[in-house]
Amino acid sequence: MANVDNISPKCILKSDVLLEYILNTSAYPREHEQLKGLRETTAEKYPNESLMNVPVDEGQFLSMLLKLMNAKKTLEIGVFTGYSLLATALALPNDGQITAIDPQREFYELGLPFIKKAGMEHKINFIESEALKVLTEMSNNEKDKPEFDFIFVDADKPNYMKYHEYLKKLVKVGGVIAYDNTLWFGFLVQEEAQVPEPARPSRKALLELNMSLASDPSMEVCQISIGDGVTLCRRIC
Ligand SMILES: C[S@@+](CC[C@H](N)C(=O)[O-])C[C@H]1O[C@@H](n2cnc3c(N)ncnc32)[C@H](O)[C@@H]1O
Repeated sequence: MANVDNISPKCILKSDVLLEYILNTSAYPREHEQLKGLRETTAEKYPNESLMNVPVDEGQFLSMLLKLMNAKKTLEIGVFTGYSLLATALALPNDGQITAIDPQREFYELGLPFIKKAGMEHKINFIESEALKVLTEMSNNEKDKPEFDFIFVDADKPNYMKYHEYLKKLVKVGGVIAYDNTLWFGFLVQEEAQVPEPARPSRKALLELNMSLASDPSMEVCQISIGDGVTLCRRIC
């Protein structure tokens, strides 16, 4: 059961009590056994990093969205121990394919036993690399350029704008790019001087991203206050 001490501070727009209610009523009772195992193992191994995983309600939101879209081919940038990756794999059909990019393989390996136990490994192509390198290669491959139904970005925020330039051509028309952490713990609406220094570069980058997406004519955009904020961009042209 959730209590106010173990709830992700990523969830900034809901009161602790309301979030506790959501988690205990619909999120935790429906969390897949292997997702729960992955989340708990991550929290044990990386007690200071476990909030890197997307929260349970956000995982369920992504899962629902993928199913509604009938997504089959997806890309994930920023895997960590693989909570959103496993949630995605579970939501795709049996012949679904996820390309997952992260330069830190050791994190992915912690989550891998849960992915295997869930029978989802065959859907995942993990690439141990910086995302920009892979995106450049994909974009230059004129003959066999991938077209993704769905792209989830949960990595280095200062590069989101650069990623967007590539991703808007790699997502198919009608497909969706989802950017995580676009509310950045609420720091976006605080004066920079009040924001802890380590959070400032990402704050600046996300302010620019949010402004830029708001006027991007190639995308329909919807910013959602789940978790730490998720911005959905549906390619319209
Ligand atoms: C917030 S975590 C991702 C959490 C994950 N989505 C989940 O639900 O478990 C961010 C991840 O981005 C990765 N990352 C950082 N810089 C990156 C880059 N340049 N390219 C790809 N991944 C990167 C980090 O190694 C880290 O594992």
